Amino acid sequence: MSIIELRDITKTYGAFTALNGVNLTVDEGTVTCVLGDNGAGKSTLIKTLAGLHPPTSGKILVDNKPTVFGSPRDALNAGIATVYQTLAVVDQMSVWRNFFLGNELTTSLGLLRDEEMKTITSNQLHDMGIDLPNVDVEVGQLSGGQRQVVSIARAVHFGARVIVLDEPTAALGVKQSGMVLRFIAAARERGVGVVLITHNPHHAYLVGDHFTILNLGRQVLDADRDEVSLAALTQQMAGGSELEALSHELWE
Ligand SMILES: Nc1ncnc2c1ncn2[C@@H]1O[C@H](COP(=O)(O)OP(=O)(O)OP(=O)(O)O)[C@@H](O)[C@H]1O
Repeated sequence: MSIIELRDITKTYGAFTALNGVNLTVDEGTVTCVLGDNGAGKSTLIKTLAGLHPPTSGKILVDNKPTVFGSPRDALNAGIATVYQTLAVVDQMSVWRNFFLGNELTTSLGLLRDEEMKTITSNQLHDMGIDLPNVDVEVGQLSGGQRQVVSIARAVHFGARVIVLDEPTAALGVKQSGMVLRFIAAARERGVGVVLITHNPHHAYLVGDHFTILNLGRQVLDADRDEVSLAALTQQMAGGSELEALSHELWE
């Protein structure tokens, strides 16, 4: 079932059109990849999904009902969690404190239930395939991939139905990217709808069920996995026909 659907979304900034008639459906337990080069409109799409700004025209449906996100809180209440590249984690705090940041478990006297929170954090990460030897370590000591994973696990644990990931592998090496992609697959297995924003078709193709390419605000590809090969995805991302024309020019 689709959790969220964007229909014919357009966003203009003054005379400039950043999104032009974009359609996107996020289903339970699927990974929808949004690809695009710089300036394609990816951040604008994230802001629309996160309730940071309303579209100029078009509809947002949550559970098939037309919805207006007046603020990021509305998007969160609808179960949409956005994990930004600049992660909302506090480097000087432990993994478990970060995990429960803003959602701390306390006793009736207001004391933190430390041990319980540590166990839950550890189990949650373990269940999704990440074993941290110690959830007491500061987040600042984790690798970039582990930090991403903690942020995603936190969103899943606190009930996100859709997680929007903004270039989660952009700053990571091969091994770390692999860890994050494995974690994305684990979130999908739990029925979470994932929107993976990336400019890397190889990463997208490793986990994606559906692919959309944005180019200057327009959707130039919108295809299920069985309708597009990695080669076709890569070629479209690279500008496809433009590249062919360029090589023709070069060798003529
Ligand atoms: N607040 C704004 N006012 C005017 N133009 C904007 C604004 N925000 C974005 N744009 C323009 O909209 C276009 C799409 O920007 P957007 O940030 O969504 O692209 P992107 O795909 O995320 O690119 P990048 O990967 O470089 O961040 C760009 O040309 C950008 O300059």
